[in-house]
Amino acid sequence: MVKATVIGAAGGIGQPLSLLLKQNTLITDLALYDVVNSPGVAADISHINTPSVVKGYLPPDGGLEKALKGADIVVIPAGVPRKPGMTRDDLFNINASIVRDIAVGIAAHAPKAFVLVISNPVNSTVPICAEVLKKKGVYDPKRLFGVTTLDVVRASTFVAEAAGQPTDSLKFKIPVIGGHSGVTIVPLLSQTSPSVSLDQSTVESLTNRIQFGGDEVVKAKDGAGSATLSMAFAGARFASAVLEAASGKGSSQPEYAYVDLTSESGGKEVASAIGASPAYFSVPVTLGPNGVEKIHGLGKVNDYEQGLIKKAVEDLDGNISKGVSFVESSKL
Ligand SMILES: NC(=O)C1=CN([C@@H]2O[C@H](COP(=O)(O)OP(=O)(O)OC[C@H]3O[C@@H](n4cnc5c(N)ncnc54)[C@H](O)[C@@H]3O)[C@@H](O)[C@H]2O)C=CC1
Ligand SMILES: O=C([O-])CC(=O)C(=O)O
Repeated sequence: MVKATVIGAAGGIGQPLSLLLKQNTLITDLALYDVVNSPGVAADISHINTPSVVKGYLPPDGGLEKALKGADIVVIPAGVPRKPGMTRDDLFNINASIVRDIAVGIAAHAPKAFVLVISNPVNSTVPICAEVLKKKGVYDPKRLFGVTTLDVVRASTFVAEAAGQPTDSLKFKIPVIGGHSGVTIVPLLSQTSPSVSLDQSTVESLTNRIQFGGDEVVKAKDGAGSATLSMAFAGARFASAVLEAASGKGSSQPEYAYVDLTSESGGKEVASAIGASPAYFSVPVTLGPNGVEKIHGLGKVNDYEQGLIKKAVEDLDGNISKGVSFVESSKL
């Protein structure tokens, strides 16, 4: 039995993500929670003839508790998205308390679940989740992930396009490390596999496009939100990787996720490679039955990429302490 819970299931990401999770045959119970419309989304998705049993929950009558109880994996796309002109950090004021309160629920009702945070600003919402779980005495850093898969997906697509190659099957693998906003997103294009020859000006424009890919969608949606469909694809892909690893069928390919660098021994080496801070960083990880099994090194990083990492670390430090202070000043 594998129970997956989506928090924010009626939203722009939540609906297609729930649809994709309904197609995951590892999941036997799919719980869809939102503050609005989740019963309708659940009724609709429940008609699909794949194995999982789908239930929708709203806040009244302990809906959050029922949705979380016994969950093996909790995916969180709850909260507000950006509008043109906003940064992800501008979402902090609203989304920080939403994520904090969800984390309180997880601590009480699903303390052993894998927790996948999609809500922005991920650079701060992951530390918020971690601090709540620490305060409640149930923090397992191996089980908490900021979902940065969309950056990896975008990098693969944009590089394939630049190389004039098909975008199928994520053919191009590009490490994308750091955080999940603007300059904190650091693609290591020199490590593209299979290797492609790109001149420096193409590297710089591709780097910029990967860092600001989210803004492209925000601009195109023109006030109607940010990436939802590509995010649902990326979120479902990462959730599947976590569940497959949990079932003992882990892949030898690392996944990228924004994790606590103290969660595994390899994190110390990454921390010293990037300058001993910050505490959270998107890194290549091998997943296993208990979550993060190994944090891999960053490979050979060139001078241009070192410069990108330096800028990323400066911003990330502030984003992380903002999340930590928010929980410190919250009454839990
Ligand atoms: N990590 C990533 O790569 C990405 C993250 N995002 C972020 O994901 C979040 C969601 O985006 P969208 O789905 O487009 O927004 P949306 O507004 O369409 O959906 C959000 C859903 O969350 C629900 N919600 C609000 N407060 C809640 C609470 N306390 N408990 C449960 N549900 C609650 C809302 O009712 C709504 O259905 C945003 O913060 C966005 O910035 C978006 C794209 C990529
Ligand atoms: O850009 C946004 O606000 C949503 C997001 O995180 C992304 O698309 O990467």
